[in-house]
Amino acid sequence: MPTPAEIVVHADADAVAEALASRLTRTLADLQARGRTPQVCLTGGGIATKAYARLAADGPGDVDWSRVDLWWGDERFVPAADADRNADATVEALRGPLRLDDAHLHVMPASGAGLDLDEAAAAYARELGETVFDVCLLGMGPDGHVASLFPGHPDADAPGTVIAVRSSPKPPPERLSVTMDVINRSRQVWFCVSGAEKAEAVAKGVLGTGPDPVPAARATGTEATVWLVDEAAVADLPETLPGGAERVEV
Ligand SMILES: O=C(O)[C@H](O)[C@@H](O)[C@H](O)[C@H](O)COP(=O)(O)O
Repeated sequence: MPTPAEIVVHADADAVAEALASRLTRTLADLQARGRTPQVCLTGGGIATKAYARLAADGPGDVDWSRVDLWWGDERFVPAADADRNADATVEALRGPLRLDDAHLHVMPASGAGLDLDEAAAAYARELGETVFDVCLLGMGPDGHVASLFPGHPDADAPGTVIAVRSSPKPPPERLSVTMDVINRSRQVWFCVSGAEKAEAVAKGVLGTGPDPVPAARATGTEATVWLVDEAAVADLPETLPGGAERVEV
């Protein structure tokens, strides 16, 4: 079942990143206290990258990060260690400080490693199986894309779980992405978005208006859908929100 959006408004991008890091820490500690092995889907993008730096600086705290499964929502299909990859810098930043266990890291395949794009998508789909993310983090582009599901692109509606994306409007053209079905089976979906250049897309994502809603408008968790945003990013949102959505200023 889709859940109404909770929009949590922070002063600026740094505050959003801080809030994301502390919300994730609390959530993972809580899941582990209940005996669960948390399944988390990470995203690229500026806010998430800042949040990862905060997590690394804070260290493991109450979370046993060696027993957290880390997945990725999308990846640019370029060679391993290419600066364009979403996962590699994140893994490098977090592995030591959080004492990650490689057995729980589910990085999407890189190009040039023996798999073509379709084989790489199929391999990640096998690895993912029926996994349900406890938390799925989503950055969002100014066009309303999430993961590598771009508005107006035929792959945005693809069935299955992991897809090969070709002719991406944002470079590089070849990418891997989980599908909307995988995002929408997540327990919690957390958007992390900042900046005035995202204001229009935030409004479209939260209001979900029009006959052809942007991908962000179709992404929702089964237990919670949370938008961690800054003031600039909500400039186009009306005060009163439809569909039970709630706005909280912090
Ligand atoms: O694969 C990519 O090209 C990026 O990961 C991209 O999808 C990003 O997550 C969003 O564009 C939001 O990025 P920002 O928060 O930095 O704007």
